[in-house]
Amino acid sequence: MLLSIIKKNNFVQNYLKMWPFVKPIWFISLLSLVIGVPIGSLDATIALFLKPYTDLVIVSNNAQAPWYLPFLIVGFTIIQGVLLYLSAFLTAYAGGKLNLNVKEALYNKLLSLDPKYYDEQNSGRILMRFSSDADLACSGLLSNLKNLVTRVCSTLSLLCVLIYTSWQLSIIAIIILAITVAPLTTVRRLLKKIIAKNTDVISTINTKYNETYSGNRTILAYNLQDTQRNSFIMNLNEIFKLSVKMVKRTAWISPFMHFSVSIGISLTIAYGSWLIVQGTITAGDFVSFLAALLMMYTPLKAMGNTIVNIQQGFLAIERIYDILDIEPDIQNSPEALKITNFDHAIKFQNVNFSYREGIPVLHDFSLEIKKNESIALVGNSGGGKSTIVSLLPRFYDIQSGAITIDGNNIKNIEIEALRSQITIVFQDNFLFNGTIRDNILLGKANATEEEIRQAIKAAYLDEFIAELENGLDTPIGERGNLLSGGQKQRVAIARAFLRNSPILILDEATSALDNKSEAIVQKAIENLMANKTVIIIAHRLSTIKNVDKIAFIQEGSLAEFGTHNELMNIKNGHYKTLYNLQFKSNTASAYDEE
Ligand SMILES: Nc1ncnc2c1ncn2[C@@H]1O[C@H](COP(=O)(O)OP(=O)(O)OP(=O)(O)O)[C@@H](O)[C@H]1O
Repeated sequence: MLLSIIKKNNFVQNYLKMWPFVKPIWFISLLSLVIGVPIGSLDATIALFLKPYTDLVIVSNNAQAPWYLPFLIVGFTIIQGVLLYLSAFLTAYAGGKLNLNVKEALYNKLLSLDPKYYDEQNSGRILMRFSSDADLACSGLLSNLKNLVTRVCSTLSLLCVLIYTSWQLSIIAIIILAITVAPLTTVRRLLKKIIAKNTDVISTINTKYNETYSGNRTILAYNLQDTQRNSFIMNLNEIFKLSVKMVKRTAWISPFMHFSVSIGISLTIAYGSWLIVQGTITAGDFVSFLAALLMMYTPLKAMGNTIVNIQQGFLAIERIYDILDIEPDIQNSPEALKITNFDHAIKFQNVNFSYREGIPVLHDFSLEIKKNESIALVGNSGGGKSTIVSLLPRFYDIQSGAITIDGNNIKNIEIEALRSQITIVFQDNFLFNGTIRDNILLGKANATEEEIRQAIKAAYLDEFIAELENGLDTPIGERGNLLSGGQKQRVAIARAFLRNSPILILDEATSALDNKSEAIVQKAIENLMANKTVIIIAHRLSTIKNVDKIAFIQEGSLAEFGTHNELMNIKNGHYKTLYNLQFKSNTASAYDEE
């Protein structure tokens, strides 16, 4: 029965799932919670001491007996203070460690997810779910749980004082207590939807910040400030409305509790006075009872907020587990091969692929690329060229057919080994914040100075670097913002040189450059292509004049395949048409110049 409740309850399930993270620090976490017991319980001592004090001093006029009481109260308060300090330290330590462990697991997950996941997400959502949720779920949750333990213990110990001093009055207090805390059980339901919506809007706002940073030039160039501002204000208003809604739904809890406690106090005073007159309880009992009841109000009232915060923490855990439970589609097969070289050929055999169900991108696509051959993929925009090259390193898995390297299906090759055989140079290569050296070394972390020198020379970067005051150690800014397009491209080419893998993919590597930059990057690329098996995607046919063969891709299929001359001999062929279109105005074509 209990097991089935646990199994059905997401909240319990998710909390149990946190165990692997809590395990290494379970003792400190437990201590940080347990310490709340004496802190809360010590509240009762003050109320308890009021009984002898009232009965002996105020009622019986006996000044001698309870002289020690003020000292005890101060003594207990000091103990409570020390415990509070310890508790704050332990909670921060355990919460911090927990946070660290969860963030590490989340980041590992982020690194392991397929491009498909990134296709469907936005940066704000990732920032929010991978960072803020971990804070909420770890440090926030632990300190709120500790507060809850303290407050529950304080309430329970004061309840003991109530029962000890007068069981008759306690019945009223317990009934009022039950009514007071009842609404707290609905908080989770009241908040869940609002918090989920709030998380979405905050993610959108984070994305907007990110876009304003990355897209600032486009915003300036297109005078998009008003558009951006308006949609940002719309998101802010949405957040405002949600926070008002959240307050509307939960803010009544506190005054309700206040009201029910005040009814309790009124009833206690009325009934207590009658009990004193009857001689059932002493004046000391009554004062002690009333003090305990009043003291109970503070932790009870605060418990409302604590429970709201704990629910937010638990909801954050649920969201974290939504992510941790994602299994990447692309994984190593159990007996994956660790290939270390590439010797014969890459084959695409009757490949069918679609990003989304029902929208095919490649149909029955077949192509063979022999070792040290260079092949250009050309064709109309949207035909599937970039898709073809992204299938080779298994960024996506195909639905049917096979892609093989030296006869081994890439699905049976260890992903890391497969990818280490391939280097990709994109149109817009991502450079990381750091120096030129940092970025080049990503190709081979342990490269020698001589290897770096050769790579920058082959990438035609040597002259540029020689002019820089800090040479290779010059910072290039986030995404390489401090470099020109051509320089960025050459840093990426130097990085590819160091990687030195046998298969090279060039995905429109020069198409974003002007003619002058293109010429030098083209020379660097020609150096990079030497002794490699190369697949080039090119829009401008002038950049593929040295390739061995050309594959014309038309709507996801291989329409034509052969050398330049073979394709030019196909009457009304796709390639010939494209070629004539591009070189129509040129008296001498790129090929004719040879
Ligand atoms: N990540 C993706 N998710 C969904 N659809 C995609 C994705 N990437 C590309 N597509 C779609 O797949 C089709 C082929 O795109 P692909 O980028 O491979 O073509 P391409 O020939 O390289 O085009 P271009 O020459 O313009 O770069 C297009 O219809 C495109 O919209």
